[in-house]
Amino acid sequence: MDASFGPEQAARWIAVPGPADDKYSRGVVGFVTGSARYPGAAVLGVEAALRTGVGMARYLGAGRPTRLVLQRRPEAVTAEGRVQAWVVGSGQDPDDVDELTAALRERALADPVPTVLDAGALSFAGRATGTRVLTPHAGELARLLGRDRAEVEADAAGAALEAASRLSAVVLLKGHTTYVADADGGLLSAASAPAWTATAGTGDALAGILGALLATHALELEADPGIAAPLAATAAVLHGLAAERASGGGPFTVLDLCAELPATIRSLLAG
Ligand SMILES: NC(=O)C1=CN([C@@H]2O[C@H](COP(=O)(O)OP(=O)(O)OC[C@H]3O[C@@H](n4cnc5c(N)ncnc54)[C@H](O)[C@@H]3O)[C@@H](O)[C@H]2O)[C@@H](O)CC1
Ligand SMILES: Nc1ncnc2c1ncn2[C@@H]1O[C@H](COP(=O)(O)OP(=O)(O)O)[C@@H](O)[C@H]1O
Repeated sequence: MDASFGPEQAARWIAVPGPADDKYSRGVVGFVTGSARYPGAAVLGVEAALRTGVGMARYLGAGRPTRLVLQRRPEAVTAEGRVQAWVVGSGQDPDDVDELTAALRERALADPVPTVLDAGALSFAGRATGTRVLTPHAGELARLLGRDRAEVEADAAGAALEAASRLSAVVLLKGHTTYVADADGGLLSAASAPAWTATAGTGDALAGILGALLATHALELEADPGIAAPLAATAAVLHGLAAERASGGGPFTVLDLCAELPATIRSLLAG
């Protein structure tokens, strides 16, 4: 039986900065995302994280995605340094990244902080040393489990739970209803997104939102890694509500969704 997770629950998981905060105490999210083949995914993740609210977004990658990230978001920091959470794999094929990106990916996986494993990093989940949150769609989860996509779609919640238990991870399975399963058999579900959300790049934005939420809850996650599951469900709710605002009943682009994140969060905080 899953617990449906909505705006009321999500509002509890937004870190509001206080007068004593600075950019580092708010949290730094690091990205090793994008590639020569998919540079745009790097831009979308960073954009989404900054719009969700974070002390700093640090982007590490090859020249082209780095230039594109900076062009869109000059506030992104492209120098190495400490982070409180990583987002790895969006816009990457597991065996088709340049040497620099592969080395950065290894360093991120070896860093024992919470890590979002998306797209091309899903198959490296076993190597991640921090709390892992996987963000597959049904096709990716089917590959991870060695099943058919149709089988996963027929029992999405069951497949997410199986993967979470097998990989000792939180698994956020994307779809019209998004399921968040944890390794202890906990299951949350969020269904706030319109079907217009099924457009290329929305998953890259979701990974960025989640990275920002993990980074801004670093201390709480250290004390209780179990909160990664409600934080993942919060990311799905924010993403879905921002998509709904961007859509208004029609099509929208991923940057439109990102642009709606601040107003979505304001409205959740206002209750
Ligand atoms: N703007 C960007 O840079 C974007 C990058 N993306 C990245 O693209 C990579 C692949 O993600 P996917 O979600 O496409 O991976 P999938 O596992 O869904 O698909 C893998 C490949 O199978 C093929 N394929 C599968 N179903 C197909 C269909 N019905 N029609 C045509 N071709 C089909 C495509 O060639 C695709 O590249 C990931 O690294 C992802 O992060 C996507 O997020 C889209 C946007
Ligand atoms: N029919 C649908 N209704 C609502 N949301 C959807 C639907 N299909 C996909 N989504 C959402 O769109 C996003 C797609 O992510 P993903 O498949 O990773 O795309 P991409 O890799 O192109 O970024 C996910 O957040 C998913 O939950």
